Amino acid sequence: MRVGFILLDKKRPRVLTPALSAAAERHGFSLLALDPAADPQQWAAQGVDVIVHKVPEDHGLDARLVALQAAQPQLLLLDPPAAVRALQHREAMLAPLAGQPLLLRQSASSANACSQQQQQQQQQQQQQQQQQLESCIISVPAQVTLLPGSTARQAAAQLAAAGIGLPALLKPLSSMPSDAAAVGSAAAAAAAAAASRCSADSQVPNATAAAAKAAVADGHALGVLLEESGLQQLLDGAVPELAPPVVVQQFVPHGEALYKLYVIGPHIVLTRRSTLTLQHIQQAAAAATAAADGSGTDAGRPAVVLLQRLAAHLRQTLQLSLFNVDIIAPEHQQQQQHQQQQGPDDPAAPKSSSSVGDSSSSSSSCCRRFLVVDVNFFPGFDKVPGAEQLFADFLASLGPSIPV
Ligand SMILES: Nc1ncnc2c1ncn2[C@@H]1O[C@H](COP(=O)(O)OP(=O)(O)OP(=O)(O)O)[C@@H](O)[C@H]1O
Ligand SMILES: O=P(O)(O)O[C@H]1[C@H](OP(=O)(O)O)[C@@H](OP(=O)(O)O)[C@@H](O)[C@@H](O)[C@@H]1OP(=O)(O)O
Ligand SMILES: [Mg+2]
Repeated sequence: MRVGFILLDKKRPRVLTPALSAAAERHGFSLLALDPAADPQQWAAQGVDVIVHKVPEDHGLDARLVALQAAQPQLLLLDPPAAVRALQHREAMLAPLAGQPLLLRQSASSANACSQQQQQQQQQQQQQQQQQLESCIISVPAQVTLLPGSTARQAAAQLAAAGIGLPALLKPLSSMPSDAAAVGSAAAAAAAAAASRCSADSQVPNATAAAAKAAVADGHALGVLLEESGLQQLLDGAVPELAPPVVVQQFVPHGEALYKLYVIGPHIVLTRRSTLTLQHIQQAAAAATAAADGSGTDAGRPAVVLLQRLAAHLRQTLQLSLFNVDIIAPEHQQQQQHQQQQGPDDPAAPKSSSSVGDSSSSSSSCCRRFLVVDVNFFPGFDKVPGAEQLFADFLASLGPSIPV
């Protein structure tokens, strides 16, 4: 089996690492880099069975991949180009969890425990407590998209209708803004930040002002709407990389941990990172010193079996096999007993009052709550211990081992 990779120059060496090559060799398949600018016949001539691709801007790549697959139906594309592109839209990426939060239970036995009438009351209470720990609801923060031409009044009404309070985060609707949109934007972003109404900053809390500008220029703009008056600036295009269409998403205080769930086919890896805290956004442009490795207590880590179910749900609904998911655990969660007994993986969790996600951290629920705030296609696995081996295992599972 031969696995071809279509990647930008900056990413190629981080994917085709010695560790991945060694793992592939152990499995008996080979890796090769394919030229993103080549035509389908050239790729076909290299005898690939699987193509892994990530090129943020299309430039006709998707059509060439689809053409190759039409000519060579046994070829496997990781992942389907249409599904990859859909993920670049910040409404589409959260859609599988937006309308209907996902209720996950760790085991069927815990779901049935309370129906056993012979059990003593104390035993039942213990089981209910255990069930709270073992179950969780996964949803997304409330968000709206402000379209070009909206007035500040209309925008404020949209936020109110969705139950979004301030502070709120501002994210480009496309998670892959064009380079052109970012050019020259850092100065405007800094000016807006100084105004302290609508501030733009890096998504990472440990950024210095300079690093924040670099991150913005790289296409991952993140703004903070602190006051309603900032809406006018936003709609006026004061921060070009956050010009409409822009997503306004409820900022949800979640302590100091961000969980990144890496999905590699059937395999998952969870890592913990430092994150954006309320204190950070109140000091929007100030340099902070949080550790980038996400050191700290890890009591809030979601259970592995629940993460596996979340991953399976997203793999199916997004039609992707290689991605990661950013997860936060809202603070001040109410640990209330759910009134209804529902089966495992029952998605009939309480719907939020907003049509586009969960606007508060206080909805009634039986169990812990987590919010998915971002999904990214084929992120850097090289930073994740053990991920390259899992990636090779997954690739090996896709086809017969043909001697290289
Ligand atoms: N709704 C939210 N409430 C609180 N914090 C959030 C929220 N959304 C995002 N964050 C924080 O901001 C960070 C950046 O947000 P997000 O992941 O959406 O941006 P991105 O540009 O897509 O980043 P990435 O580089 O991961 O693709 C998150 O990792 C998290 O720390
Ligand atoms: O480069 P990194 O390792 O930081 O990986 C980042 C990846 O960049 P890369 O694809 O060029 O590697 C980003 O992809 P684009 O949106 O920019 O396409 C995005 O997926 C981030 O979420 C990843 O960060 P992580 O979630 O893993 O922290
Ligand atoms: Mg992202």
